[in-house]
Amino acid sequence: MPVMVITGTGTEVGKTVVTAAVAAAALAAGRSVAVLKAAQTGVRPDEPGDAEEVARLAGAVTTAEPARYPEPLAPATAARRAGRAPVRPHEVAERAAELAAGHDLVLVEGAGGLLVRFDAAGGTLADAAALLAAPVLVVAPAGLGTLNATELTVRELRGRGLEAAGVVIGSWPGEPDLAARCNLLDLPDVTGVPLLGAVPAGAGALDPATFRASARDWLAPRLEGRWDAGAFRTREAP
Ligand SMILES: Nc1ncnc2c1ncn2[C@@H]1O[C@H](COP(=O)(O)OP(=O)(O)OP(=O)(O)O)[C@@H](O)[C@H]1O
Ligand SMILES: C[C@H](N)[C@H](N)CCCCCC(=O)O
Ligand SMILES: [Mg+2]
Repeated sequence: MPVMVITGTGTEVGKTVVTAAVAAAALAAGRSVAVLKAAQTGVRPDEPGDAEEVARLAGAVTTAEPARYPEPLAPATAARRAGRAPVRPHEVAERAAELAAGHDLVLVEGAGGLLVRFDAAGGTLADAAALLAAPVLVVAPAGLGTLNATELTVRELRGRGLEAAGVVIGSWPGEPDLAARCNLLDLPDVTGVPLLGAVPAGAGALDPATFRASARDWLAPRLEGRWDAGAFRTREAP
C-alpha cells in the first residue's frame, strides 16, 4: 500500500509542514495524494486542522480526520476528558487503507510523538503503522537535543520491526548554530537512517504558490523515489 506514516520527536516539530512539503512534491510529480490526520487535538470545531493546513499549503489533496478533540492534549487524554470514544489504531489503519485504494500516496500524520496514546489501552501511531506495514518518516528539530530524541524514536521503530524511512528536519533555521550544523552529519550517524530533507523555518508562512514551487528543493530525491511509479512499496501487512 502506498502509505507513509509521519511521526516526529514530539509535538510542534513541524510534522504538518513536512507533510505538506511531501504532499506538494508528490502532487508536482503528478501523484494523487491523501492526508489523514490520525487524531486531531487542540483545534476547535470551526478551525482548520492539520489536514486542512496541508491542503492549504500543498494544494489538491484529499483530507481525512477521523476524530477531533478540542483540548490540546494527547488524543487518549482529550478523548477521556471529553467523554468521547477514542481513536483506535485499527481505525486509523483501516481509513488509511481505504484511502490507499484511490490514491497514489497516503500520508498519515500522528499527534505529537510516536508513543503518544490514542486510547486507554495504550494504542499509538506505531500500532497503526504496524497494521499497515508502512514506512515511518521521523520529523526532528534542527538543534541541540535532537540527537537523543531522534535516536530514541528510530530505536523504538526498529524495536517494533517498523521501517524508519528517514529523518526530515522540520524547521531549518536561517542562521543555523553549531549544533544544527553538526546534526546534519550526526543525525544519520546516530540513527542509521538517511536525512531526507530540511524544511526552512518560516516555510509554513509562505504563500501557497511559493511553498509548492519550493517543496521539492527541501526534500532529498531519495524520498521522492518513494512515490515514483512502481517504486513505492510497503511490506505485506501481517
Ligand atoms: N518550517 C516551518 N515554517 C513555519 N512554521 C513552522 C515550521 N515548522 C513548524 N512551524 C510552526 O511551528 C508550529 C508547529 O508546527 P507543526 O504544526 O507542523 O507541528 P507538528 O509537529 O505538526 O505538531 P502536532 O503534534 O500538533 O501535529 C506551528 O505553529 C507551525 O506553524
Ligand atoms: C495539541 C498538540 N498540538 C498535539 N496535537 C498533541 C500533542 C500531544 C503530546 C503529548 C505528550 O507527548 O506529552
Ligand atoms: Mg501537526
